[in-house]
Amino acid sequence: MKEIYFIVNPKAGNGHCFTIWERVERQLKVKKVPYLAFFTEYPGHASILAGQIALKDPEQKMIIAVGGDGTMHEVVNGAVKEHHITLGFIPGGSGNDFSRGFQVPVDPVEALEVILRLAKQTGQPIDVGKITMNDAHEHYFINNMGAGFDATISYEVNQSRMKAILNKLSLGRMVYVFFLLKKLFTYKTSTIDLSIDGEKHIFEQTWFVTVSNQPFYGGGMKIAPAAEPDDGLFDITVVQRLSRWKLLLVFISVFWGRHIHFKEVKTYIGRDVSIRSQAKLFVHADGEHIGFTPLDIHLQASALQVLTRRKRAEEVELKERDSNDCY
Ligand SMILES: Nc1ncnc2c1ncn2[C@@H]1O[C@H](COP(=O)(O)OP(=O)(O)OP(=O)(O)O)[C@@H](O)[C@H]1O
Repeated sequence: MKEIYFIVNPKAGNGHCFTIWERVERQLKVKKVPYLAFFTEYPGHASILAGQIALKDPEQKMIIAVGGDGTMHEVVNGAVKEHHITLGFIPGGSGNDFSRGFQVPVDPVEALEVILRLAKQTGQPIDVGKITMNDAHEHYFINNMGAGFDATISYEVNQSRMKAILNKLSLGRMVYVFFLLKKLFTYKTSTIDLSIDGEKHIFEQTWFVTVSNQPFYGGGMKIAPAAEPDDGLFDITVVQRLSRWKLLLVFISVFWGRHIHFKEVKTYIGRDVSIRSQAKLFVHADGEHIGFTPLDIHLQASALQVLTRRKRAEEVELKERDSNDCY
């Protein structure tokens, strides 16, 4: 088996991830699995740790992120250029959309079981998105990125102290609902110039644009129901020309992936996307704020190896529940 490194964000899930790691570590000791674990100490640290682990020697290695989608996002950014790395994930955050899209069990000990089983085989190659910002900074995403209303809400939620308080009461979702309602009545839609594989589109009164590698975002919303992370294509969603009340309806329907039936929701597929807008729009990648429009996105096909139960027929009959089974 390849060497296993864990990068643990003890602050994910509002500190609950530390307890999750203790459970995982107990199990590693019971099973006598050799491993090395590193704790993140500040935002951005997971990226640095992943880069250092990857560069230590060119041996095949596994890096398992223990945290939320933000932790996985950072690990991806630290390891994406190193081809001898296979990535895995143990859900310890509040959203955990990676687990939904890549069929990782919701329970951390079950997720470890699956990882140890999959680690005996080769990882599956998946696509990643490379975003180039106006200042030439590059960011990679594994789940999805978005510009506009959704990225504004995600930014406000992550800045807010209310998130920590409500998460402690297991009411984490309420903070999204609060900011959704707050911004719903004040947010100004914008004209967006979108180019998809060279084809130009102009959308007026646009609420947001998302570019997805897998279906789930925002803690279980099925924004791109048909997205496949290994098909060499992004699924692009544009929401425009909607009244504020109808937008609310669209948001509710996203949990079941039914929003795509609204005429104001447009969907496309493509590999190269650029987003320009009249006003500077907030931008997120895997739920993390990365800056503002304009930007360009390029799909890097099969750029990463990941441990996933997707398309593993032999995994289907096994007992561990997938993260999405609770929906
Ligand atoms: N030691 C640390 N102290 C403070 N923040 C940290 C630390 N380590 C990592 N972070 C930051 O914590 C943030 C949240 O992490 P993460 O997204 O993994 O958890 P989450 O928000 O609970 O889960 P999700 O994104 O799935 O909702 C990330 O932006 C990351 O940069």
